[in-house]
Amino acid sequence: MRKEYETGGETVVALGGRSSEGDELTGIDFSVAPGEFVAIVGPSGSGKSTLLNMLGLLDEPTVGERYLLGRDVTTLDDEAQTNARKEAIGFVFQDFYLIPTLSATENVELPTIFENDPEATERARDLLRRVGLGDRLDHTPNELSGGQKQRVAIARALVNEPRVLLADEPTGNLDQDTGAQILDEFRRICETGVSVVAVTHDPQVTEFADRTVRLVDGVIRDRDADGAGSDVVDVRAGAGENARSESEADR
Ligand SMILES: Nc1ncnc2c1ncn2[C@@H]1O[C@H](COP(=O)(O)OP(=O)(O)OP(=O)(O)O)[C@@H](O)[C@H]1O
Repeated sequence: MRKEYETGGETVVALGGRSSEGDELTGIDFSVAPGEFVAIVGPSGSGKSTLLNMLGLLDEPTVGERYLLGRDVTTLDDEAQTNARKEAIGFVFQDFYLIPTLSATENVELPTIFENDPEATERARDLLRRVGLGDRLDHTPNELSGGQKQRVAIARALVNEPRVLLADEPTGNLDQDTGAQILDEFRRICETGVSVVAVTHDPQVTEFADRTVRLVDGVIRDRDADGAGSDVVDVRAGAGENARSESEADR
């Protein structure tokens, strides 16, 4: 997959590069397996957020293919992509993005607001209990610590039962101990088969991750052993190949 931006008549290559001879444009391949925790690292401007946006179906690649749970989502229209995103992907951010006037339960319920689901409140409460906030259900964000806010944000990301969580600097606003607790939370989530992809500058996260992918100037410079088998989200540089045959995540 390759991503270019056109700004002011110039082309910025955010993801991808050139072959060593310099005569061929290249892209990146990236995929994550069920239950895997992948950390994405790299200097400022190396393409980490762009990659997260591609994995989250928030932006279109310029060239390449994307698969979600084995399904080719490259050519879906906007509405179908939004539905695929809602069904399978949750987001966690450094700044939590909780609504200050809503309780923890209401914040977690928020993504379900248009679904009129009578069980949404109980599901939100269950999720908050799962992340250790059973005694904070009715607190508003300003009555919670940073770590507790991030737990609420994680519970909110889980409310639609996603198969992958995409996290942008999830420990960036937390002290070391609180960051470690949030990582333990992610580990428990991975144990349920949900994949986590976290963009991070935090060495604690890379130590904890199953795999670390380093981006430099839009290109993957090194990586640990590749995730094996079927992948939850998969972006590919090449064109024309059909979707993989069967994905464990489809079951
Ligand atoms: N909407 C956009 N329009 C034009 N260029 C963009 C856009 N978004 C990103 N870029 C460029 O693409 C490159 C990669 O940006 P990206 O935000 O993915 O980097 P990053 O690794 O997340 O950086 P940081 O760690 O600073 O957040 C940068 O050169 C950036 O200037």
